[in-house]
Amino acid sequence: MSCTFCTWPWFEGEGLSVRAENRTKSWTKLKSMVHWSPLAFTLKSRSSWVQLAGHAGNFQAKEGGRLLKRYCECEQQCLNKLMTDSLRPYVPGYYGVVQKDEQDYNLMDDLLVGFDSPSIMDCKMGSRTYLEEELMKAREHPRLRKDMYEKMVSVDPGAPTEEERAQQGVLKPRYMQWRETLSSTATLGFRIEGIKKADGTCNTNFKKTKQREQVMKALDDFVDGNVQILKLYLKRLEELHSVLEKSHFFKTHEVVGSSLLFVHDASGKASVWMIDFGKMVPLPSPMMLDHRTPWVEGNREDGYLWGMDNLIDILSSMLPQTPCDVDRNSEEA
Ligand SMILES: Nc1ncnc2c1ncn2[C@@H]1O[C@H](COP(=O)(O)OP(=O)(O)OP(=O)(O)O)[C@@H](O)[C@H]1O
Ligand SMILES: O=P(O)(O)O[C@@H]1[C@H](O)[C@H](O)[C@@H](OP(=O)(O)O)[C@H](OP(=O)(O)O)[C@H]1O
Repeated sequence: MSCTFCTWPWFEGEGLSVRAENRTKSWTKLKSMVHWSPLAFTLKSRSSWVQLAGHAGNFQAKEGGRLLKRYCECEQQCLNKLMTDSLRPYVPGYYGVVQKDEQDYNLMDDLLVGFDSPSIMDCKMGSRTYLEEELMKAREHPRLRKDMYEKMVSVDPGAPTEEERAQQGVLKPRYMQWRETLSSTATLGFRIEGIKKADGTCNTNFKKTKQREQVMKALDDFVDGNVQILKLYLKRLEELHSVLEKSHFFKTHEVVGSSLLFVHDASGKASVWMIDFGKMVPLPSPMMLDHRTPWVEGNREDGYLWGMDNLIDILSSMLPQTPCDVDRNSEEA
């Protein structure tokens, strides 16, 4: 069991300047690594932020309960719009672009602030994890990814085709689709990316967590069987679900690779937020999505709400049945 783990306190105002220049992301994702800053222990009271999933080196935790995330124009634009949308209570507060050591960052709230030794879970939402535009680009300029071939072989040596084996590389959409079908992304419309528990254990080994029962087991372990925490998560998800159903912003964006971040602690506090808007792309007007219709190329559907329906259904089924439920179920049978 291992995870990308960064605890990196920074100091408010240190060498930061506001800047609007666009940068593209060009760094590698390093999972299966544990990064502990030596400062993590001495400054724990000031920042207990941890990075559970995503690209290593993407974040810097700042003093004052905020985070710097490496600049991405798409994310900046979404976060800006979200600050005045009905979804505002469900996303981190956003404070613009800042520069540090010639690198631009989006400045946002650290959602772990206010929790004491939190348990955290990252669920990547949707039934598709790459944008349609990425698919088209990969067709126009096919680029073999040796790193993805190696990641594939390390999980399942039998997965690459003969051709891929000969090339020792795979195309990115092929790798992403393989990841989707291996995990619950294709079957349930979401997948668990990582779980870090209050006791310090961290697991990002959910690549093959595919079946409903496997997901339930992981969720039950995450909440340590605590029904009150489950209820709080469910309530918050149901609220978010209803806001998403009505949000014009959500209807008019293709949402890929975005996660729900679940956070709770021993005091009984629990909440969920949407994070990662690097691939939340506006649709050409008047196109709109229902986020449930199965994807066929061109329809831009992403399965986000289908995934949320399934997640809510799974969490509901994990709650103990009340006597009323038992009566109702036996009548139905
Ligand atoms: N606002 C936040 N508050 C607290 N933790 C956060 C916040 N945003 C991100 N994180 C942490 O960082 C991790 C990675 O976040 P995010 O998905 O935004 O990164 P990414 O590098 O864009 O990911 P991907 O590789 O999927 O594109 C999350 O799993 C979570 O642990
Ligand atoms: O989880 P894995 O198996 O490590 O695979 C990565 C994961 O699917 C990321 O979402 C993706 O980044 P994007 O979502 O930003 O495309 C990254 O692509 P990348 O290596 O091209 O960054 C993949 O390598």
